[in-house]
Amino acid sequence: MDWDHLQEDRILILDFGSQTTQLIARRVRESRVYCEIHPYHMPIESIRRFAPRGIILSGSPASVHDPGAPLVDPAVLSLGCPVLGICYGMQLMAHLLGGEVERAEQREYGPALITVEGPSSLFRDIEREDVRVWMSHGDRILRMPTGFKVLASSANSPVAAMGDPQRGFFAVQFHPEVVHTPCGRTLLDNFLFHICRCRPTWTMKSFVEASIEAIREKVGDGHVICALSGGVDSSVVAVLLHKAVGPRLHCIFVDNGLLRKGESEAVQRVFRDHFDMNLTVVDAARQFLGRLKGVTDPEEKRKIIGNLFIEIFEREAQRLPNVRYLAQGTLYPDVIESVSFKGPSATIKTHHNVGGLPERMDLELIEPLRELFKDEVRLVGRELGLPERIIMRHPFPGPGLAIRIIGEVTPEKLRVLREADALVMEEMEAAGWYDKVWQAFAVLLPVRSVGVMGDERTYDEVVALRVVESVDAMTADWARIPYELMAGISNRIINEVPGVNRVVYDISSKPPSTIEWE
Ligand SMILES: Nc1ncnc2c1ncn2[C@@H]1O[C@H](COP(=O)(O)OP(=O)(O)OP(=O)(O)O)[C@@H](O)[C@H]1O
Ligand SMILES: O=c1[nH]c(=O)c2[nH+]cn([C@@H]3O[C@H](COP(=O)(O)O)[C@@H](O)[C@H]3O)c2[nH]1
Ligand SMILES: NC(=O)CC[C@H](N)C(=O)O
Ligand SMILES: [Mg+2]
Repeated sequence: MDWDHLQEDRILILDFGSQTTQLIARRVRESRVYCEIHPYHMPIESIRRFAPRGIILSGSPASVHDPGAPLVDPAVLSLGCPVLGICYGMQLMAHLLGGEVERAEQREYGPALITVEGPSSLFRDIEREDVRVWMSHGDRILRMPTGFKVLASSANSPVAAMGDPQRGFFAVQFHPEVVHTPCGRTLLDNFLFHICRCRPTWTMKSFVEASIEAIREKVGDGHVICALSGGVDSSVVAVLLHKAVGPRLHCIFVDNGLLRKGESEAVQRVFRDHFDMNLTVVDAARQFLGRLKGVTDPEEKRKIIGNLFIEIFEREAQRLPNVRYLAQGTLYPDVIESVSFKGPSATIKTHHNVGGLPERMDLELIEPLRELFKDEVRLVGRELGLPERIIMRHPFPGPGLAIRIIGEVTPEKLRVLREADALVMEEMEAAGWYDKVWQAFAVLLPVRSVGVMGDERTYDEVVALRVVESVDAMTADWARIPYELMAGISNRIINEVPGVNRVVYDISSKPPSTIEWE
């Protein structure tokens, strides 16, 4: 990215692998200051080009004494801009500037109380005594580098915060970015506004303008393709790209026959008719259903769908003229998962996406949302004038209804589930509950049960209703929706969807369950 297009003051966050680095970014951006997270080894020339008003060094699972501990180029500390070290970031500053770090006798995890020593710009407007903060460390500062003084202390950390105001160096042993540090916001704002002297001018409008400029510069007169699902991420990417390169953007939407009711028509209406984009709709329903015939294993279903999706996409893309770029809706949580220090984790489910494409097709990636969180993406969508229905849409998995039909996927089962799903959406919206939950959907179970309808015996299928609350889909809880809403949904499904005579409510949290059933 070429940052010249960005008029805003910016903060650089160097990541050493802390679990909470992304929260630092959130807090900074909530204060309307632009920031980016980069790995700790970002080359010094790139840092100079980024031209930060200030730098924040994150925490880390490492200790500065570990062999191979992540370090920064010491030149980072002589750029002349203020630096804030958090936890490991503090220990690293001490280590690099001639102080000393030791393994503390007692590790400190969780809440702690600090005492603020004397006035300082970092602790401006913060109480002096018994200030509640969140700690998570095993090492501590034994001796500060010359020029530093103690700004706060706790029972276990005589140096809980330190600073050298002359050089603009500040550091805290606790984590101001987490909600368990109530004064954290004030502290970070003090760093941003009183120490770095940033202006709070970063808005979604400036983000959109800078992204469009940067995309134009990168793409030149090349052509770009985008896999459009109608979900919020790919929709926002498509509109952003369209604003930047107009008719040189080609969107491809695959109707895999596993979509919700009216979805294909809605995508065409919005993107082709309203936004006037080049949109290819590939009708691949028969192909998908053909390959899914007789398949019941969830992972097998997912793999078949993912592979066929790539095949189709590749074929369609090759028909387009001189395409050099692929635009994707990668978000920050996707990035952090793939670059974090965590080891390989178990595959719970194979998520379907177009990740394999760039290598197979020799395309360069454009990922304008890779610094953003989902709620920020929604704000960008609003700024771009996307319809509210798309912006607030619940996530919908790439394999679609296929993983909500337990067992074999057949046209008849798809018909039943599609109808039931549409009723769930309608009732959730009518009750004002759609926007209050993370996801709501119906699952068709491979179970039949006996019922009585109009004095006649029925032996029909069961629909499970799944409604969950979540912030990031990593954990979730079943939503406590009103009984009347459950009753309304159940009634309508049983009365209006032939083939279903029973509805049950899923009361499992994630973990140990997952959100989707397959
Ligand atoms: N039916 C489809 N046609 C074309 N591309 C698709 C389709 N389904 C998924 N994709 C591609 O796979 C990507 C991953 O899907 P994913 O569901 O994670 O994101 P999304 O659909 O953009 O947003 P959301 O998470 O809100 O559903 C999409 O961004 C899109 O590029
Ligand atoms: O794009 C996607 N492709 C997939 O294959 C996929 N599988 C699950 N999901 C969505 O991810 C979130 C977490 O789902 P699970 O708890 O079921 O793993 C939930 O929001 C799910 O809807 C998917 N999204
Ligand atoms: N949260 C952190 O940054 C911890 C830093 C270092 N690993 C320690 O235990 O002190
Ligand atoms: Mg989706």
